[in-house]
Amino acid sequence: MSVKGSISVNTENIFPIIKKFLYSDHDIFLRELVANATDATQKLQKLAGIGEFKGELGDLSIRISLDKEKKTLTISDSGVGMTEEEVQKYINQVAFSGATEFVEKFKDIDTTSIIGKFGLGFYSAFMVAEKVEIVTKSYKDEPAVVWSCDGSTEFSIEPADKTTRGTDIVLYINADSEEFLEDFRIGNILKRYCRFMPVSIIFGKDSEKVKEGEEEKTIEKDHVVNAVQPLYARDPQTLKDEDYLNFYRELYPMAEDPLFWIHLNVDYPFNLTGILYFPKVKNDITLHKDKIQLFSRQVFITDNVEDIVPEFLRLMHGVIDSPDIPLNVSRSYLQSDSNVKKISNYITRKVSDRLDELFKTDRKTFEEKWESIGLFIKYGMVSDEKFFEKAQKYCLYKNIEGALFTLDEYKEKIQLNQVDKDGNSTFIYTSKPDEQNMFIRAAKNRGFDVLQMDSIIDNHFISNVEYKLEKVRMKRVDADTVDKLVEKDEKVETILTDDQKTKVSEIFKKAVKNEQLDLEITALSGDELPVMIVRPEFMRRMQEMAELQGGNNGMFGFNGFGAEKVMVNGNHPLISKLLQADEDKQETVARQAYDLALLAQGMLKGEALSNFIHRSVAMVD
Ligand SMILES: Nc1ncnc2c1ncn2[C@@H]1O[C@H](COP(=O)(O)OP(=O)(O)OP(=O)(O)O)[C@@H](O)[C@H]1O
Repeated sequence: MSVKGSISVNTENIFPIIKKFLYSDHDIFLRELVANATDATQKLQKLAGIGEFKGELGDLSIRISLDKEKKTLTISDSGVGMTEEEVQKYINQVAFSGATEFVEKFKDIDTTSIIGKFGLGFYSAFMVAEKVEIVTKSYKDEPAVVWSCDGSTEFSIEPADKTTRGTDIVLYINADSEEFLEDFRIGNILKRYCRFMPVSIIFGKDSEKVKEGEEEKTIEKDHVVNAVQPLYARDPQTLKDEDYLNFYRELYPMAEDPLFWIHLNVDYPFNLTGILYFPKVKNDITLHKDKIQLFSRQVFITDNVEDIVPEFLRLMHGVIDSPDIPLNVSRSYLQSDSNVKKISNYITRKVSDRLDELFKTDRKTFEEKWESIGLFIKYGMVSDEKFFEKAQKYCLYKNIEGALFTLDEYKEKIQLNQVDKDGNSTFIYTSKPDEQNMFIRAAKNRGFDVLQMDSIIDNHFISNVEYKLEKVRMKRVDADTVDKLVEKDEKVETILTDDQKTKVSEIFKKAVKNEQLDLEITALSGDELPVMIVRPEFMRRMQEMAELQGGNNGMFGFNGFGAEKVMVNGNHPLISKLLQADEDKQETVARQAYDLALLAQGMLKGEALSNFIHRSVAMVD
């Protein structure tokens, strides 16, 4: 008997709406249909398991096939199938109401923000097909039926001559979607969405050469798209390093091997499995971001895990699979979802524990990998309070000699020499070891230790550390003259009188032709340079921030160089000589000494540099 009917909905025609909504991501129809086929197959396996189904299970692979002439794409499974009654119920009523609900729910919001867009299920087929047939025979002893619908609200159900158990979904691909008749295109979608689905999926053939006696023959074998038991779903006890590395190479064929990994496996209070890898992070952090793939019961959902994984952990690579992450909801909902929060905390804790363990059990390896791990840890400390607390134990500080210290070790190391008058440990650092060489040398001569803080994250990290750690001050090596880098109470007096100081100041302002020059006569030992240009820490950071936020707006400093201060070493013999020289000589010597200071800061450029060179040549002549 054939049945004709009308799908009862209020909407005039729901399919154009579905098409419009999912315009940006048509590919997912295949995921939905293969996921249904997988469900149907697993249901049958369960029924067999409990003795409800007693027949032969046979080959349970799902097969995807293309017929370019008929312009059809068929998804066939040997799962539970449906009786006519079930088709009525699940396809005409349940699934349709699901699709209607979907459209209702999301009609006012941007669909790109709906993670995974699950829930549309079967009807997403109409995004790419002008007509869909379901040819199905239930595992129960009932006749097969074919359901057919051309994208209007009319459908028909008729008897079918299918004799084997299971379901064939036949899509008559519409003219706009002919790309879905290309093997390559379908192959790629299957690889992306179905690579870990739990039932074998076959698409196309692989040819393989085999030896038959003396002869070599080429045989064709079904091409299986997926790994039915992906590595992350396996028992960690049974896995070796090589397994994890191979899995990584499969996921990211172009990437360098990862540093190490974490196998996540938890059932309570939520269910989550996965493997997260620490990649070798290079200085360009963005390159490494957003490579984590989210699955739900082995079905690929998205590689945008923005709201599930904390910001800094998005540098990690790998796979997480959780049926407990709501998939078809908006982002704001996701952020407040308690499971998502728990998952995010869980992942952070696991990552931190793993780092802690590696640090404690194998500090040598930890140090060897510090360049990469360090970026990651510092990024985490800057962006996540809780992680900051935990990571303090194993975050390392590297000095210019390449030695690595924990916070406590470092404080201890500099305790004698670098604690200021208020009891603050002063961490002296360089952000550009080459350019700041003069200053580093001066600091080292003074017995100070100099940290190397030259990674992209260090700027943020430095302010963060200072803000969060008590009694720690960070000062760049050129922030002040070496005697003031660590502020002490003792004051060294200059040998100059006040009048002489005023005179020196005038000479320099005239020589440099800048009345506004920010100049200070200070008392350094005679073996320091006669003039130095320093960049006070606070002003420099402010300036760097302003630059980050859209260029230097002229608020800081002079000469376009920013917040610099000229320090004249009143105790240097050259300054005493300067006071005694005639006027012409005063100007040349002051200019030369000033240019040397600019040079030491890498600030001598253009005409000033040419003048300096000519002047120097004349001097040695
Ligand atoms: N290949 C199939 N074999 C057997 N039953 C199927 C098959 N495809 C769909 N069905 C039935 O039709 C129902 C509706 O499918 P649909 O994909 O629309 O929603 P769903 O799978 O229940 O949920 P969702 O896709 O939203 O996760 C299924 O629940 C199932 O009962």
